[in-house]
Amino acid sequence: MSFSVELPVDTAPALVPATVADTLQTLRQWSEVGWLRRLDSALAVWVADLDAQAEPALLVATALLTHLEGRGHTCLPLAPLLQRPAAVLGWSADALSALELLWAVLPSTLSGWRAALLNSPVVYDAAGLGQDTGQPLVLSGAVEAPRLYLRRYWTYEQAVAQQIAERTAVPVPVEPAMVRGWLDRLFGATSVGEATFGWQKLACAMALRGRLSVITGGPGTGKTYTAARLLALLFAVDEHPERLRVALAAPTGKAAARLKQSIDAALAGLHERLGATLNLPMLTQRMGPARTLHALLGARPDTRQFQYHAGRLLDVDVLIVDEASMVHLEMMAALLAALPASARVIFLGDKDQLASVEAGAVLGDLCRDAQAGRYSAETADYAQAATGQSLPVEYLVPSGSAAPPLAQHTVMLRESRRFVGPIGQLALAVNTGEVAAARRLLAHGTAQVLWRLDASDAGAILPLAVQGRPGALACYRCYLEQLAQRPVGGSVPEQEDWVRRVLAEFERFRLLCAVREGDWGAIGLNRAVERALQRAGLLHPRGEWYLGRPVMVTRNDPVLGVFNGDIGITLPAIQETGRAAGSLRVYFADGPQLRSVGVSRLAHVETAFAMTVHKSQGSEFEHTVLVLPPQAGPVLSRELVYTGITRARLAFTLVSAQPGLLTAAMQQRTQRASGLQDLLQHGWAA
Ligand SMILES: Nc1ncnc2c1ncn2[C@@H]1O[C@H](COP(=O)(O)OP(=O)(O)OP(=O)(O)O)[C@@H](O)[C@H]1O
Repeated sequence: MSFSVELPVDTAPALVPATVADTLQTLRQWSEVGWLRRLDSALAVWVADLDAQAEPALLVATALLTHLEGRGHTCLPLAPLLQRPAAVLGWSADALSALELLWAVLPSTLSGWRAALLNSPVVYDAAGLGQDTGQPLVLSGAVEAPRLYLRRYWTYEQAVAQQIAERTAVPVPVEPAMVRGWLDRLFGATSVGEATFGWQKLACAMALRGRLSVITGGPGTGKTYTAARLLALLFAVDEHPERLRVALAAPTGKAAARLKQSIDAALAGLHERLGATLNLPMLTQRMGPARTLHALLGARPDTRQFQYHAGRLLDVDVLIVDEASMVHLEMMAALLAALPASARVIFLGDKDQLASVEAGAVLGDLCRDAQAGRYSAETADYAQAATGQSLPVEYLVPSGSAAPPLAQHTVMLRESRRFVGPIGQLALAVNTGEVAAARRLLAHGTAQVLWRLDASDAGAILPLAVQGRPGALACYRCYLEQLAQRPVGGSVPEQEDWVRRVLAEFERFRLLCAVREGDWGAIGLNRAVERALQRAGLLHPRGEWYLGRPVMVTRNDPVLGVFNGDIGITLPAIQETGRAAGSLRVYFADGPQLRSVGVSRLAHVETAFAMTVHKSQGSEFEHTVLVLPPQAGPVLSRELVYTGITRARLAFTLVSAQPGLLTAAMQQRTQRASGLQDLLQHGWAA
């Protein structure tokens, strides 16, 4: 263990614990100063209540475990914690100094920690000979790499790993020559000697012979384009296409609506090209609307249980899940459990984006080998026969090495069709950690597409929100000017068109924050933008609900039909011509469809001028502003900046509160502790 920081005596709680009571007292103090959450120290107290003999190491491990779980990790990896506590915990120097004091009276070796944990009846030894009596904590993993879990997350990880192993163990038999014929029709024939390898064709060919597959790639690499062709292929080769049950889903309503629009448009284009060769209109009809994963599984109010589960399976043969990077571990476990063994699931997503808000980094874990490929000779033979091209040798496992089963069902698309200009170059530079290139692109403000604003005061951001900037005029003025053109007394269709226009204008611009709290966070900026728009005479806030208030739903409510992440605008209820103006309702768009809910029924919403980068996943805006706050804490990561940049369609502005923040963020990679990769590699029953 290496602690290089000096102990600041005046700030760190100085108590050195030797007993259970002292340890609990120290953990409580850490909660009071904000190093831990109250919940974290309370859970240590709970463990001490369950086990009167609990060793201090167990109590500390429990508090750190739940602390990490609250930050998206699924487990506490003990070896890295002992070797590099700063990297694992991401704590301040003060907190690390206090931890160092505590460490001095805890076991100094990994085996000492294992023994301290396994001595307790509250810990189940999953890797050893322990008896499973439903203990609340689980110690899993190899002796040299033990991981401590809350049982819930251990169970989810086991279930996900088992499902993936079962679904990828044996390829579904297919006739490669027939696949090739269809791929040539759907994508165009591969010409002899074609230089670039057709990853999109390969993705379709791979998904056809798997019950679970992953298509990953950056923005605009053609994930949805490929998924539409995969659906057409599945439809073409199915014995009873008229019975094929196809479902589309995504973690948020917006992402689901976008998926449906893109797939419909791609299938319509294909239909024009292929004519009556395939009955694609029937396929489009069979798909129905895209749904959120919560809606697909049948979320029920006030419970984590879904209507569909292992005992009542989803009625589906093919399921496409978009924006899979946002799917958290618990949702993934629920989804795979509810999927019939014979069904195919295809995950689409960008592995380099931020992981889900909730615990787990499932897509990242699944895509461990995506960049390298790691295809077997058998996969290479199939790829050659099904696509007419040879897989480049650098993507094959060296002969004699084992090829991971999941890798044989994973394809990374590598060429972006949409993200080719300065925004794409910046995204690539950030994603590959090329700090100098990223700074150069931003400094030159390439054709005003990219823009950098160094601001010591958050107030400097407001003009961007009110009037945009040179080269990027999309801002909140646009939707408010549209709002002012309300067709009072217009017909219902006219009013609906106006609502759609207001919603579309609002979607042109967004402020994205790294954090929620503070002047530079979403909460502070929401208030500041509201006031700035009021000062500009564009908005007239009165009370909590006012005309034009944009809101984001923060909790799923299946009864109301609103889901976490949905964004709507407060507008007068649409009325038949001649009737008095209605009460305020929040309008949401699902593609061309409108939904609305009375404001008094929406309890879990927040204003949405500014939102966190996390919440923006699955959305794109014409002009996106990313705000980097003054303190480069652990949230400021390469993934966060990459995700923010890739939300921008035509223009991107980076606001940095201090010099060096972009560099610091790009140098910080998010590493979520999880056992999923280990389980997939070494067997799920570990
Ligand atoms: N092989 C191709 N030939 C021609 N056009 C393509 C091809 N692949 C993708 N495109 C086009 O490139 C654009 C981006 O494709 P698509 O939307 O499928 O990418 P994506 O990876 O799903 O993007 P996002 O991550 O933003 O969802 C679309 O206009 C699509 O029609």
